[in-house]
Amino acid sequence: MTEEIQPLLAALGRIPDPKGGDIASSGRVQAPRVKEGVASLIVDVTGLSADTRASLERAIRAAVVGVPGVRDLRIAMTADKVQRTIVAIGSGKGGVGKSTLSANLAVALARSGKKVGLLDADIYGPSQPRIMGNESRPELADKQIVPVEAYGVKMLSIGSLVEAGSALAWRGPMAATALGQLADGDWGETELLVVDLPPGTGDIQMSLIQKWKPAGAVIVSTPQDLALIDATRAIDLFRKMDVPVLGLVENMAGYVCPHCGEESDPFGQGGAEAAARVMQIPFLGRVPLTLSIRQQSDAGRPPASGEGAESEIFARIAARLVEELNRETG
Ligand SMILES: Nc1ncnc2c1ncn2[C@@H]1O[C@H](COP(=O)(O)OP(=O)(O)OP(=O)(O)O)[C@@H](O)[C@H]1O
Repeated sequence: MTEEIQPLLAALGRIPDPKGGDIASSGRVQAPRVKEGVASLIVDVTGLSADTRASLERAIRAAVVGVPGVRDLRIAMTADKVQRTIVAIGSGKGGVGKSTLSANLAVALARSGKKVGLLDADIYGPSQPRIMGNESRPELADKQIVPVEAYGVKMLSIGSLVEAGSALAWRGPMAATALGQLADGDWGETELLVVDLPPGTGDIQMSLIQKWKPAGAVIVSTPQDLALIDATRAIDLFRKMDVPVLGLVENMAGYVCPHCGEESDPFGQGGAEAAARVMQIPFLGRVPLTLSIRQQSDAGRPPASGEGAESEIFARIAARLVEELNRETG
């Protein structure tokens, strides 16, 4: 037989709900009951950070102490699992602008209304804290790493866990452990996680892809033939591992003169689009080589966060990416 729950409800009614109101009337607490002096309740913590969950649990425990007829308390926390989609950004080789594109795509996707996370897994040269303009160290809450935020994007970087330049020494099991902790961080309501992979197609990339099972991959290449050959290798790797290739982005496609705005094509034009056609993958768009993209990236202000032509370029590529992702994931 269950006992009188009014005193328990009254105690819960004095605890503010993190989203407004109190937890007794907000629907946060489900199935409260008291049996043989043991109170039990289910707390719906969907969408709350690990910190907020922990302080809510503390508040409930403190409030229930001294409730007449209750000598023990059992709390079960439940949360709807957020369906998180991982999109991996890869490249056949380094220096093609993979990190620049990852950051700007993440910002553009967030601006389009998605809840976006950015995981910098590039152990060879983690650069997201610099590009995103937030080099603060993430904190630990309840043994989970809490992402920092920049431009509406939650971000974790292997570069925030190791001293600059020493990530290389982390290759192998230590890097794998650290990257695992980042992936298992407190991403909260993040629905789309953009992962900046290390460049290349080696064992590390393979094990990350295997572990994280991205819903799709985007390949970045510059227009030169050699870069495109490397990009083909990256595409093959994803295909071999059953990860749909969402498309190819051509970076540093044409040079836009900062003075006169004239565009020239030092590396030729249309190569990547033609290569995408041959490989039967979507072409998501091209990003020109401009001084301002480099300067803004160096200054921690991704162009996608601003207004103007460059911001629109990234917004268009982000929209194409979502289209392809929806096609793949149904
Ligand atoms: N479209 C662009 N216009 C001008 N500069 C660019 C462009 N894309 C990238 N860059 C610059 O090129 C350099 C390399 O870019 P980035 O770090 O994004 O490449 P990456 O492929 O991630 O390289 P890594 O393999 O070292 O991680 C950076 O200085 C960046 O600012």
